[in-house]
Amino acid sequence: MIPTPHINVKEKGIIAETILLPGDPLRAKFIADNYLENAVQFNEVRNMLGFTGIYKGKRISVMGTGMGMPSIGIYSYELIHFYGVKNLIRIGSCGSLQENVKIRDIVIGMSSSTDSNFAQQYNLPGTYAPTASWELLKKAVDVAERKGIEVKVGNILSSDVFYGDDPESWKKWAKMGVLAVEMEAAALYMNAARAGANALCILTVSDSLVTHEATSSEERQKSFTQMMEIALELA
Ligand SMILES: O=P(O)(O)O[C@H]1O[C@H](CO)[C@@H](O)[C@H]1O
Ligand SMILES: O=c1cc[nH]c(=O)[nH]1
Repeated sequence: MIPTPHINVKEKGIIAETILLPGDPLRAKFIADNYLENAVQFNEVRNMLGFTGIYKGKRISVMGTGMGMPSIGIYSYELIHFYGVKNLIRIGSCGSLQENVKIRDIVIGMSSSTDSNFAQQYNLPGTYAPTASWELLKKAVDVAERKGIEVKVGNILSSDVFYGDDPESWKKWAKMGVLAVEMEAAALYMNAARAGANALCILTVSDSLVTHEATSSEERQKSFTQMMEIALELA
């Protein structure tokens, strides 16, 4: 079924096998403008900008996903099932839940806890642990080490709410060692697992629920470059 309802690409192969997925489509454009050679835009439906280009001789795509699990659920499903994408690497911003996870630190989600009901569709006889691809995770950690970039790897929280009713609920996740909160990784990991594809989520800490420090929206769009540079090496 191509083009799909949300991606206006008529042929397989136009989208590369490896794709970077920021929530913000303008972050996708920033990556295409600043890192990719011969970048060609493949999607503009709903302004969810997507591009394919070359990075260090390898084809790679980058596309926004929007915010939240329903949104990344749609895009990742279409990319995997209709366009044959194999490696999906979310690059996003997150809120720190731990004192030692500082603003602008990089967090990699080895696994993602969630308050979402996304897993209900699979009718499992228990709870499911959304988990990153080991191959992508290992590669990302190796790249970070080579570049001298410190990363914190562990469990993250994918939440359905940015403005939750209980301002203290994050502390219950924090006491279980969860590093940071964002809103998409768990659905991405589940869609990838169900389809036999590979997924990873690399995050930059944009704000801290512990200290209340925060970065500007411009910084979030343009200057979280270390996570981009790690992700680009995974093609
Ligand atoms: O910066 P992105 O990738 O959008 O990620 C985070 O930022 C958004 C909330 O501001 C949510 O999508 C959350 O997951
Ligand atoms: O989902 C998010 C992203 C950044 N900061 C948060 O507190 N939550």
